[in-house]
Amino acid sequence: MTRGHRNLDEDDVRVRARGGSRPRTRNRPKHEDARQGFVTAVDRGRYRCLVDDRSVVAMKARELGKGSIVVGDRVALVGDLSGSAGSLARVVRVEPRTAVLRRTADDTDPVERVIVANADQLVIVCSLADPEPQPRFVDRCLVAAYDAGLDPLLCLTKSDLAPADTLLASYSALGVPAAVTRSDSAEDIAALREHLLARLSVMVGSSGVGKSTLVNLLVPDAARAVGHVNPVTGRGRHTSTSAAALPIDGGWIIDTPGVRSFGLAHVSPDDVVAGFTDLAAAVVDCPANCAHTEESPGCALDIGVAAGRLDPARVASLRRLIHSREPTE
Ligand SMILES: Nc1nc2c(ncn2[C@@H]2O[C@H](COP(=O)(O)OP(=O)(O)OP(=O)(O)O)[C@@H](O)[C@H]2O)c(=O)[nH]1
Ligand SMILES: [Zn+2]
Repeated sequence: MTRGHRNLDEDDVRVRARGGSRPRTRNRPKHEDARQGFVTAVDRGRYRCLVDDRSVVAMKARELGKGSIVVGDRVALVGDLSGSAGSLARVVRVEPRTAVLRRTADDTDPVERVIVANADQLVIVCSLADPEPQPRFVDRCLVAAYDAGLDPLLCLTKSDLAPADTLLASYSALGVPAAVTRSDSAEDIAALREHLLARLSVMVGSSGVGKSTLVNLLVPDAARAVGHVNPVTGRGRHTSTSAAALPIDGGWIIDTPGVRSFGLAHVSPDDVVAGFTDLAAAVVDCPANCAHTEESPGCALDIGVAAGRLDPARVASLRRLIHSREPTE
């Protein structure tokens, strides 16, 4: 139906009037004319933000100080919001985050830095072959997801090369949803897409598991979208190791190039257990500071299994996750 003037009824008018008026308070907040934006890419001190449906490049206002701005952040912007070539806006505020994912600390950077904000799903990409699956990596990603309050989704790629049964079985006890894909199956990609609808998903996986292949299949104009991102610095894609968000089905998919693991130093055994309501309910009966491992005397998980209240496979899987936090020698 076309919406000409004749079709306007009273509701339309009221909606419009409300949308057009600004709240007037006596103590006007600083930058009351600031607009809301969503950070889709970060590269060397420049932030690409979606403002309405325009892509705007911004810098951080000096008044913001040292605090980080990351992909997924919702921000307030002032200045030139035209999005035209060479224009530069300013981020004056970062809205409170609902969730954060931290990159692991390493030799080059001893701090666990926030890399993505406000995500609600972690897509853990693991190939069934070439390269061989890395269950410990998947486990660590699961721990990161539960700790950050993200729903995990296991994506098992290259199913044309090896079967998925064993891996699927080792995560089924935890109730982790999974999608199995081969790049030549449109059906598989469509099924994966269903999981991404209207969500802010972060994709993570080791090198070569097929992340770029998936992104290209899921967001066919990704190359264009990424090209859109590049003018942040004018540098080529390959020099950028920052995360970038691509629009998909009312949601976003965020690739995290260069991120090979998440920082888990701050995650306690209880934090891991908190991801599973039934097990979290059981461990309230544990001795103080119980580590909930096989070696923990009096751990309520063992008592629950012995009494037939808890599924041994589920407890074993949980303990595998708890152990995955430990550094490898
Ligand atoms: N047989 C098979 N090969 C695939 C599949 N998906 C991707 N590949 C191949 O696996 C290789 C790596 O794929 P990429 O998509 O570049 O992997 P990536 O995870 O983006 O790798 P990085 O960029 O290093 O992080 C490429 O040669 C792909 O063609 C698949 O479903 N089956
Ligand atoms: Zn315990």
